[in-house]
Amino acid sequence: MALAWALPSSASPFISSSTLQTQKQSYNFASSRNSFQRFVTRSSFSDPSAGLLLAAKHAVDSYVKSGMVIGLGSGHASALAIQYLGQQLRVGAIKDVTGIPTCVGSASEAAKAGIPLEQYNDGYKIDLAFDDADTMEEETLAAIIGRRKLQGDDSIIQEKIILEAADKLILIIKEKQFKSSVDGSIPVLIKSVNWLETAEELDDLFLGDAEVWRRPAIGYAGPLGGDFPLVTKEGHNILDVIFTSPMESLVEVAKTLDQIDGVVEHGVIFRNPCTAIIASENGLQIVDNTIQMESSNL
Ligand SMILES: O=C(CO)[C@H](O)[C@H](O)COP(=O)(O)O
Repeated sequence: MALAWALPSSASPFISSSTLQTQKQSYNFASSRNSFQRFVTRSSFSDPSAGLLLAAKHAVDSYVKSGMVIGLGSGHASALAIQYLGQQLRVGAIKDVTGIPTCVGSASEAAKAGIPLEQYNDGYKIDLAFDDADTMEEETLAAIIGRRKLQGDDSIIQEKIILEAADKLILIIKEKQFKSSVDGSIPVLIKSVNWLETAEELDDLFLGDAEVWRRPAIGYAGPLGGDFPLVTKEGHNILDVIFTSPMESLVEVAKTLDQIDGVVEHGVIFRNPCTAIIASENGLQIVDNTIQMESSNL
């Protein structure tokens, strides 16, 4: 891996930047060639959520332009970005934006912020989408979403469709969730018919690395999901595949999940182009990935 660091001449006293280029190659999930740019904004916050607010503002100020159609994600930072976007529309700094909410929470935040909304339809052009990520793999920017409790009509399927349809994806994340190897749970949507077979297959596949629990609608989770398993609006169950030790490659795990009969969707998102805005108490770090889809000459 080659690292090069450079300070931009236009940077504020609090901004430094670097360029990092990996030497991996070819478009497969395990060894995709990424190039990253990092910009670090430094300052210290006494309020821990100040970093997320700065990240939210950065997402809007740096990437949202007048006339854009924007996928509006969920989570604390996305809510702050939606509120700030509403403010920018009210003062006329940004005009003619249409929001496409990915879930009930972002729709309600956007309605309160006065952002004009539309429902996503197949083939709709989305210029940009932003969302919170639960955790993210440093090297690939592959992320996990959907660990939260679903509300109302929330759908991980719908959420991923919008995030994947966007020309550009911005994911906002806290520094402690940005990891060289990620662990914890991946929500996996499965067909409810024969769900136990799918759960057992997943259990066997990740034996020793992960526990497989069916998500309950109420009450406690457990391997068998209790008496009241959650049924999504599309009629699926959710398995939380909980990795008790760090995964070697989140992208490889996602690929494995994609191949399992009975798995409908999962909470791993891996997009190009994607920008991660990483918030810490010291400021922001911005990481862009650009994956060269064509094979090349390494
Ligand atoms: O699915 C998600 C985003 O689509 C995340 O799980 C969730 O919204 C994260 O929220 P927070 O950053 O507030 O913990």
